[in-house]
Amino acid sequence: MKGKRPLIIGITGGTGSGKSTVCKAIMENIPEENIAVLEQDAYYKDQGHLSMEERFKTNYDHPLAFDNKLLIKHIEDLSKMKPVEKPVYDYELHTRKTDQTITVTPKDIIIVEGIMILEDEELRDRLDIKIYVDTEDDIRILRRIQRDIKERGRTVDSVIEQYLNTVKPAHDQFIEPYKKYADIIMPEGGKNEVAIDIVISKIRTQLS
Ligand SMILES: Nc1ncnc2c1ncn2[C@@H]1O[C@H](COP(=O)(O)OP(=O)(O)O)[C@@H](O)[C@H]1O
Ligand SMILES: Nc1ccn([C@@H]2O[C@H](COP(=O)(O)O)[C@@H](O)[C@H]2O)c(=O)n1
Repeated sequence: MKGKRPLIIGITGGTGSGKSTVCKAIMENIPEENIAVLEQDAYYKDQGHLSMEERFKTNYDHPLAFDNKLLIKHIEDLSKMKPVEKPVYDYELHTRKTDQTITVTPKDIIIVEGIMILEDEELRDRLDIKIYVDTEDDIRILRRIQRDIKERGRTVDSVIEQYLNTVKPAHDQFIEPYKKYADIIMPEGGKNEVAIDIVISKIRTQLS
């Protein structure tokens, strides 16, 4: 890291839109020593003090479910060249792994990736480039069903119920309307080579 302030890139979009895929595509093209990611999901509030029954009732698609204060502090610390301890989230237990963190060291490029990073003004103001991955709702729910069953210990019924009760209404209230703040709207997500190349060029300019 050359000592100047890092370039902070926000990648947002609804669940299953392809945020992580875009992130991965960028990271594959930039040397590891230059780039770090803070996933907003890692900053879901710790719920270790709640029973499993209470954790099932939490709305994970409300801005209050996130500890954005900590996320903002970590962005600021990294900008001041201080390493941070990123929490590790457990989607099956719906809480942070208390015995685990990931040390993130300051890098020239910091990606902040998550569903509600544009909704919070304080967080939004810290992002130099804002990308919204725009994918149709029906594609997103199909991807979500597959992923949540394979990777997050869910059933088809639970994913559909959660989608209708909280995920979809939250998308319409807290995610989609904030698309207007994006600098780049990226249809096709990780498969949009033109848009990804533009972002990579911008990053390379910053690195040189
Ligand atoms: N453009 C795309 N075309 C086809 N499948 C995709 C595309 N983008 C993402 N996927 C797949 O959809 C799923 C969800 O993508 P992901 O990037 O994890 O979404 P998000 O991080 O927004 O929840 C993954 O299995 C991923 O491989
Ligand atoms: N305990 C939790 C925490 C979060 N979720 C869901 O994750 C979605 C955000 O992650 P993406 O990778 O899909 O962007 C969000 O829509 C929450 O509903 C969960 O189900 N359980």
